[in-house]
Amino acid sequence: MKILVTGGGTGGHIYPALALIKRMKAINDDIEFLYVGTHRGLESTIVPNHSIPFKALKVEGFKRKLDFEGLKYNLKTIGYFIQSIKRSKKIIAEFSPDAVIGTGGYVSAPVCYAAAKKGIPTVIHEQNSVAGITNKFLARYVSAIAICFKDAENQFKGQEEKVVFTGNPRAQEVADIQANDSLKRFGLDPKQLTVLIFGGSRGAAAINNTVIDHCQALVEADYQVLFVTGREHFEALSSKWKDSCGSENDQSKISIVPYIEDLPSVFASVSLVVSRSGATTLAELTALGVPSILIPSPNVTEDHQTKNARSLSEAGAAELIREDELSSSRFIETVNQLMSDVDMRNDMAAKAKQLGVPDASDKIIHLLMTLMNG
Ligand SMILES: CC(=O)N[C@H]1[C@@H](OP(=O)(O)OP(=O)(O)OC[C@H]2O[C@@H](n3ccc(=O)[nH]c3=O)[C@H](O)[C@@H]2O)O[C@H](CO)[C@@H](O)[C@@H]1O
Repeated sequence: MKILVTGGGTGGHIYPALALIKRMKAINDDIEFLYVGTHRGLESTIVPNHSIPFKALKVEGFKRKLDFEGLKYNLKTIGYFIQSIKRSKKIIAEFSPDAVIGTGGYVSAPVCYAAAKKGIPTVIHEQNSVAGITNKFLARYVSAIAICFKDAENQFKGQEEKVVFTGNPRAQEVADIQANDSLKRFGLDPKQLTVLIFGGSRGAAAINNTVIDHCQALVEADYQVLFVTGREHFEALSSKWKDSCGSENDQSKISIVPYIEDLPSVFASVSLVVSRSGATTLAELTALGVPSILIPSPNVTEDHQTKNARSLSEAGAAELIREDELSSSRFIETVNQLMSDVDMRNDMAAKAKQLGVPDASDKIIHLLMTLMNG
């Protein structure tokens, strides 16, 4: 069997694709995979590192601002799109896949479009509660639309019958991770209560600055703090911390790092997570049943992170704090309140777990098999 996978840009589109491939390989090691991404996206390094055959297309996104420059840019983008459909057709003819799955990002548009037009069973995966522009465009051509939030159900006008709730493959990949001693790697004690604070795969300046603003309270708190700044922010943050809060080396309860490779194994070992509300992070937190404080990024398409976060907060699985509330004392009060109330945390953890989809990959595989068997 041959499966073509496409999707890219940010970690939020790539990690679900890799998790699905991993699960399919575990079930049947003979399946052949080909991943089609872009030269420039994170996928061009991450995917070959996983020993998955990789081909790249040149694709760009559209500019939303339609001034002269924007229009010129968009014309070029249309040109790339037409070229990439031709190249996708060639790749598909050579590889001859039995099915295609697209996990979002611009690159999945030409590949899924070309595959669907050839009559190959094609599934798109929408991680967010608000559908992305690429998936909205592809909806009418593909065979099925796999979603992760019930809210996304009504966003594919006229194509509702193709929508299937599957969840995010990252949920299945991480669901069985148990609490472990991964905190030791950061100089922290795995037996102590710990809050993990991070701002998505690239870090978030607003969250980082809030941590600095409250560093004295965090230093004096009776719990440990693992603070992940994001690679780009680390140097500036470390020196800010030294200037305003003293050396973190003298504070064995606080650890500041740029990035953590196996973050879900840390999720399983902390008492509370404070983070942005990117879709893949939420799939991991709910699969594991981790209580969280979510601070949605206000800078994303159609405010989708607020809608992602509401799915958890309205179910009692998370506290939602808006970015514009960060200047008030709400941040530190909420962290302190939750860190001092184990019953509340346990209740949130149980409610989070109810939202988790620990068999998400299997649901997608079942969908693909059904489509392939006609
Ligand atoms: C700013 C932006 O446009 N963000 C979008 C992007 O987020 P982003 O790429 O941040 O995606 P998510 O929050 O969904 O996922 C982040 C992934 O990175 C991992 N991780 C993060 C930090 C770290 O130190 N180590 C680590 O491994 C997390 O465990 C998770 O697997 O794609 C998501 C999925 O489409 C969207 O919902 C987000 O709105």
